[in-house]
Amino acid sequence: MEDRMISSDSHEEDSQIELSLRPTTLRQYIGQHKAKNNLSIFIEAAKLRNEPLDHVLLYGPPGLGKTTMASIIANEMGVQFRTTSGPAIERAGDLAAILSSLEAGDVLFIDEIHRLPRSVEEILYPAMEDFCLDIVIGTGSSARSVRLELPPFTLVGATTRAGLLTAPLRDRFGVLSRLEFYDTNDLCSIVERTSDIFNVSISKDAAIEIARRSRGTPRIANRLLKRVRDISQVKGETEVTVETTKHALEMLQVDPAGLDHIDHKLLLGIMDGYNGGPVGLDTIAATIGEESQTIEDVYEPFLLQMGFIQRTPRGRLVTRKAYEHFNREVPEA
Ligand SMILES: Nc1ncnc2c1ncn2[C@@H]1O[C@H](COP(=O)(O)OP(=O)(O)OP(=O)(O)O)[C@@H](O)[C@H]1O
Ligand SMILES: [Mg+2]
Repeated sequence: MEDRMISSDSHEEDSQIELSLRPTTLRQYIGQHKAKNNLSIFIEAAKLRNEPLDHVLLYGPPGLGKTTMASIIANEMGVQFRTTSGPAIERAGDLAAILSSLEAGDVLFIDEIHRLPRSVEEILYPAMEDFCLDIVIGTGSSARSVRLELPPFTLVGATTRAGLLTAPLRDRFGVLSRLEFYDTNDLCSIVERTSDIFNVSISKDAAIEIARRSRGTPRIANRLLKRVRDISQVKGETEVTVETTKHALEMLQVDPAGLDHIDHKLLLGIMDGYNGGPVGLDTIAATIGEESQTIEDVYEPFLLQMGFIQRTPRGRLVTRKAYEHFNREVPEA
């Protein structure tokens, strides 16, 4: 994947800063009203019954706050937060070891849960359903299966697309919660909250400008703010102004709708190479040199949400709105 300023990937983030930006309670968690309201009721009910919370699946595009929400769930339940990820668990024994070290009520967070190997996933079924582990001891004719009791726990899974999960796994989650792109208001509040944490003052207009160009994604809003702050500080400003913000975002090649050079490459690639489409995902991926999976998980959701592209049975289609965004004539059908 090409490096991009507005990538919603988290790998290069300074983990210490990242941690300080994470809200720790539902109250501090901005936006996502539907998910938040539902979860707060389920959490309250579970606490009243003195039971662990039902298993929760959080899904939605990268950078919308799934990991943050998972840690808030543990915090609100007043239990330990244990984390791992699908690709990190290679063998059934790895997961068995994690599960058997849990304490009653703990939240076990499995990020990228759709990437769990199948053999590992099968261990999860009885663990989620009956809080037990079926393990096979020995080999050949002396092999026997033993059942181990586990303390009741809550599994919180995160994935960019719920459709990537196998049906038996998906069915074992009691709560399915979809995180949506944030609106400009909520993103603006996030930018202001982050500025406070950074001890940087920012004008309302500047915060709105960053919010508008953040592709509905808090992680991108925070990242753009950091770069804009750098430029503002170098200019010796005491408050981040909207002029500096616009100038900085232009330098960073983030356009007024929040699109960057990869979005441009994708949209212009379909316009120029395929007369606006429809064109198959794999074809366009090969044309612009990105992986189909990355386009589908990372770039496309926002372009779909904004109405710049459409998914049709025959492939991706660039819309009139996209042509207008680039000040181009819409081609005749
Ligand atoms: N509702 C929110 N309010 C304030 N800040 C938020 C909110 N949601 C996310 N953030 C911030 O955005 C950043 C990204 O969030 P997080 O890491 O939870 O996303 P994610 O959905 O887990 O992403 P990925 O799919 O890449 O793992 C965090 O640093 C967090 O501080
Ligand atoms: Mg995450």
